[in-house]
Amino acid sequence: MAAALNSSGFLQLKANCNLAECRSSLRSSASKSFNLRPIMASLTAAPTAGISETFSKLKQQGKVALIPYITAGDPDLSTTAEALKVLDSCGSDIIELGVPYSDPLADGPVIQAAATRALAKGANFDKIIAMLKEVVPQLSCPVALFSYYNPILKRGVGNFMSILQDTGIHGLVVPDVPLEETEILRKEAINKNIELVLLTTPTTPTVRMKAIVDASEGFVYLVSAVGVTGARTSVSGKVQSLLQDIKEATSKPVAVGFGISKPEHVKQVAGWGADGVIVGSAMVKLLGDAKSPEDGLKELEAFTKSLKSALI
Ligand SMILES: O=P(O)(O)OC[C@@H](O)[C@@H](O)c1c[nH]c2ccccc12
Repeated sequence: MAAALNSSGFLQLKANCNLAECRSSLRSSASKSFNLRPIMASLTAAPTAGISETFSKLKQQGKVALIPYITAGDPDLSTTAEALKVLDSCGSDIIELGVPYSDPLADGPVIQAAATRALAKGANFDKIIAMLKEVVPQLSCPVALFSYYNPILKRGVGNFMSILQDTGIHGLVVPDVPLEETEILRKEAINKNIELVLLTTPTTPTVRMKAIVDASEGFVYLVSAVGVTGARTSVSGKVQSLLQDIKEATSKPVAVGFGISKPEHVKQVAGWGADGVIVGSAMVKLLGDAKSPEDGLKELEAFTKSLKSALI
């Protein structure tokens, strides 16, 4: 399908030609003074690989996934849009983006404060989706949305999943959905090609852990420590045996989160056999504590590069 600007400046798509022609006709049109970059990005960017596919590629390369988490809307949505691009360009393999929620039970003080700030600034699901519709086509890595269960139920599970699919979101993590209720989420997620990631913890009984890893899509999220999210001074050595137990139960990739906040933590967890390492609070703190959004983005870039280099 060839695309070109007609005399009135509208993008005209002609039928039956391939994407290469479309790209070249867009490029020739882009020479005119129209800002086609967002359109170019969405048409010329290859569709981003999903979460499972990303892990498969990394496994073939013998690499471990770097998975940052940030809270959408903190300090504001335009900074979140830039932060996603910074994280992507610094080598993040998957990005977890949290939808701020008024009752984030599983979150520690850093992410709770970020959610409070974001909500106070007016961030909500619809505005986050609008921002993502602009930004996702510009990213090379997949995004997994992080949402508590109640907002999903309120919007309707099927409707929620359709919105994610339309936005190009690949994954979903719902930290507080009881395993017994994941079937509803899972069915709709599979229908809309969304990978529903489930979490297992150090205190999850083996039988239940096996049910969780069987039902989890994309990867299994191994919570490294009991309690809430938040940077720790060290990562529990128990993670090594927990990883072994899970890897005996499944061949699915396992990513470890909670407390990981330094390059040495990242290196240690990767050395224990994790397929991915998740870093949240340390990232969120940089953005939230910075003197300005620009400073926060600069610190985020430097920090992400330091973590990435620990994985190479
Ligand atoms: O913040 P930490 O300790 O680096 O942990 C990752 C965590 O932030 C992210 O994966 C996450 C954010 N909110 C959550 C709620 C439950 C489980 C996990 C999360």
